[in-house]
Amino acid sequence: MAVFTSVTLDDLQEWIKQFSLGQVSAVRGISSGIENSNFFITTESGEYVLTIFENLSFEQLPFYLKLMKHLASRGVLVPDPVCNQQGELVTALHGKPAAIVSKLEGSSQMSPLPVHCAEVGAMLAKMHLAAADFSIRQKNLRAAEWRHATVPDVLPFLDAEKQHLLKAEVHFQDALEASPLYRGLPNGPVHADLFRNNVMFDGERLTGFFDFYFAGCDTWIFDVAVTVNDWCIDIESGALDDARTLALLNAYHSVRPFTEPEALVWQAMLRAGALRFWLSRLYDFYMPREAEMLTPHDPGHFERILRLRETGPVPPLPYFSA
Ligand SMILES: Nc1ncnc2c1ncn2[C@@H]1O[C@H](COP(=O)(O)OP(=O)(O)OP(=O)(O)O)[C@@H](O)[C@H]1O
Ligand SMILES: N[C@@H](CCO)C(=O)O
Repeated sequence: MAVFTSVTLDDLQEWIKQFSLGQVSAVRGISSGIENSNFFITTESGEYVLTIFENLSFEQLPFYLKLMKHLASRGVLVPDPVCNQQGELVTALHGKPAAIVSKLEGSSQMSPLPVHCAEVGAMLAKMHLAAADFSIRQKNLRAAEWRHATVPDVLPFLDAEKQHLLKAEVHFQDALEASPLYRGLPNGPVHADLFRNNVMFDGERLTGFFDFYFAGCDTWIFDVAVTVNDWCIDIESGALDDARTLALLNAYHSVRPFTEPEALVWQAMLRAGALRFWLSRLYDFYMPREAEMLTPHDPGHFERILRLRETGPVPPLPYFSA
């Protein structure tokens, strides 16, 4: 579990008064997640999620929280952030930025069927369209610049063959990003971390996307690739499952049709998604942060996925030919 900062009921009694939620009667640390400290809190107005941000700053947070508010107001199922009486979404708790958001019903679906993947695909397309006119622009903080800063940190821990794989893939992605094809891809605010554990379901009904704290502006197709690389795979091997992949892609396409350039970069984007998470997992594995209890995710999982996406084949993207 990752509660980096502890919070007691006593800590919250005064702090909560700035929100119009009444008194807090219970606070419970949430035993999953590796980025932030999360708590379920029970107030006189109902149950909410309190997050203390361990890595993001007061300046960075309005992007994520206002994006969630923007999406919630447009009918995309996401946690709705709660403002304090001054209209602020982020306030200090134990000297760190903190926010309260509504609690989603349901639980994560860790063994998805095609029906779940179709729900995720349709909501993802709806989210991309709804976010397109969001006024704040913040780049994806785990994109090229981060890649270049992080690779030198992890290379000394890898054997020669893994070093080669990592360097060659970075080179491939850099070249793609410099191409006119890439610059023509539709883009906007994306979730960028839409794994199984960041979506809630009640049976077959999707109840919400959450954990927007890796969101940023990037290509929509990158977001689809990150999502497919988690929702549509055999978890042991990393191989794509055709039925789930097609269900997710077709449902997305029926809400926001894919374009031909997106179809052309599809396999490369699956590689980009695998590289992004291989690298962050390598970093967290070899350079762990302090936490009460923290089990780093296995980097080998995304190394396998990267190798599989490089060699292919992958199910083709349906697209609308203009
Ligand atoms: N709005 C919400 N409604 C219901 N449950 C939530 C909500 N936000 C977080 N949770 C619960 O808290 C857990 C951890 O949250 P979250 O995934 O945001 O943490 P994190 O530290 O950012 O994790 P990671 O980056 O590893 O996914 C989730 O698995 C979920 O059970
Ligand atoms: N989804 C990420 C964790 C950060 O949210 C991973 O599985 O590596």
